[in-house]
Amino acid sequence: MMNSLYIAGEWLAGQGEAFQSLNPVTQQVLWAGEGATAAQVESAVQAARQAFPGWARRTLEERISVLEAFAGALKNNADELARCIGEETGKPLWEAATEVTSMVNKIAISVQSYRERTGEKSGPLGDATAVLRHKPHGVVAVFGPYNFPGHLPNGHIVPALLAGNSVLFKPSELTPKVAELTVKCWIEAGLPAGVLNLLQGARETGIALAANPGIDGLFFTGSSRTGNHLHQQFAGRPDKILALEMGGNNPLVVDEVADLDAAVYTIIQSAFISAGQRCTCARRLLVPQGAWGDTLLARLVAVSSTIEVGAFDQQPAPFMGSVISLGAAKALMDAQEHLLANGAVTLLEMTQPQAQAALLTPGILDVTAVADRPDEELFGPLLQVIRYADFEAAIAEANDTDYGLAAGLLSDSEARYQQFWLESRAGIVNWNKQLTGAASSAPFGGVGASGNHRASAYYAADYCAYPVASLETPSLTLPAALTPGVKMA
Ligand SMILES: NC(=O)c1ccc[n+]([C@@H]2O[C@H](COP(=O)([O-])OP(=O)(O)OC[C@H]3O[C@@H](n4cnc5c(N)ncnc54)[C@H](O)[C@@H]3O)[C@@H](O)[C@H]2O)c1
Ligand SMILES: O=CCC[C@H](NC(=O)CCC(=O)O)C(=O)O
Repeated sequence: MMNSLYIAGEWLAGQGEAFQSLNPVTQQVLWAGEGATAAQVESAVQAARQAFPGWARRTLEERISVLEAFAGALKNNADELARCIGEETGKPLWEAATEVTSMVNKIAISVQSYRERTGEKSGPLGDATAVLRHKPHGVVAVFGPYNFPGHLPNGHIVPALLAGNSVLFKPSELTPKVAELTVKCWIEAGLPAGVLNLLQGARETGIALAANPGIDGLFFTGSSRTGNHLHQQFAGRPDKILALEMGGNNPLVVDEVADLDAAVYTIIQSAFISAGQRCTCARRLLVPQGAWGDTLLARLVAVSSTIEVGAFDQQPAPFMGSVISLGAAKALMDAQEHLLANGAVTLLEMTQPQAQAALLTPGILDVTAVADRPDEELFGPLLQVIRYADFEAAIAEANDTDYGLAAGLLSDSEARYQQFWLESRAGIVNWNKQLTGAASSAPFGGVGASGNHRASAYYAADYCAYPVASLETPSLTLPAALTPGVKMA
């Protein structure tokens, strides 16, 4: 039995369901262990609760120095961590290395954001001083997705610890090894016992953690389906803070731009990076009807068909790795078939060259003729093209989704961008830039089915602490003028 959980500063074996993670291309077992039971979740909550006051009472500078030591540990282990991310998710090594860099950069950005958004302010107010300070919520749970198993949980854990919370980390069951290595970096950094606890496990562990009455908040990155479920579970609990970062059905509108190749390159970076497994990936490409649109699509198909797809460590490096699992590959192939059966036209067929490897080649379907197009996030390298008659129709089509994470416009017209910015509904609205690759130095979150108005990245500080406004004066004195109707004599 493997010691898969980290509770109160000790590694111990899970007593729940056994599970393993696999290399999605070779199917080699990378990690095997048991998940946490509800009783083990409870003991981790107790450990976090015990550790909380000591951690919260450390000075900000003391907490920052532990975070900086964590950045140092990430750098010391950068190669091993990048390899582990590549192996477990299937993303190419060059891309896994950028994920580790994002994890390191998160420390300085979170410190800057904490000081700017949740720091301390004071000024005179009448005969007192008005002071604004922030306090941590207490014990918070962090749920991570598989597509950025290091960077995205890190985007909750770092600001949560910085604010003085203690944390229960429940990673995706598809990427336990990356989570374990990350926690080892925190141990190397000297984080006190109980301040960060690792609860490996699948859905059952997640359900037990979300339902545990001892948590003060839950920070979630994952699918809209799970996020919605958590939102319902937290209904009627205004005392608990819930931050939801969820998926999108993101539109990218293309206007008749002068530089066709720049448009094609930007579309590819938007739709196919990470094998289409980024929440910000373009899912719907809106292309003008007519000859210019036909030429753009022909070029897009030609270039996309040359994209290198391969194992994470293949040399020369591929642009796209695999999707996360054979199950995910099958679901995407089925979704393509379903769209084709409902009137979609293949421009470039998404294929799975080897049945036992989760490698998919990029796919592009024209779905203009599909009636009642499903408003679903297809989390993989399958781009849906919709042809539009005029710009108003393109904007209407872009907004025809319950989601609202990212939307983009490729256009040489500033006036059109202004109209697009005003009329589109999303948390990220880009002009002539790829939809993916959002900056950690900006807020990151969506509206509609993509989030619950608690943006992450630069604004994560906001949900990691609550403001306390104080009116303060060192001595208690009677005011010069008393309110009418009160006699002190
Ligand atoms: N907006 C963002 O910042 C962002 C970033 C990355 C990924 N995503 C989204 O994440 C999704 C891919 O990630 P995923 O498939 O790992 O998401 P998921 O929803 O399947 O899982 C996320 C986490 O929730 C847990 N979980 C699942 N069901 C649960 C339940 N009923 N109760 C409690 N916990 C439960 C999982 O074990 C995992 O830890 C995509 O939809 C993608 O768009 C969003
Ligand atoms: O898959 C979803 C995240 C995609 C990624 N976004 C970020 O990294 C946001 C910045 C942060 O959280 O620090 C992207 O846009 O590529």
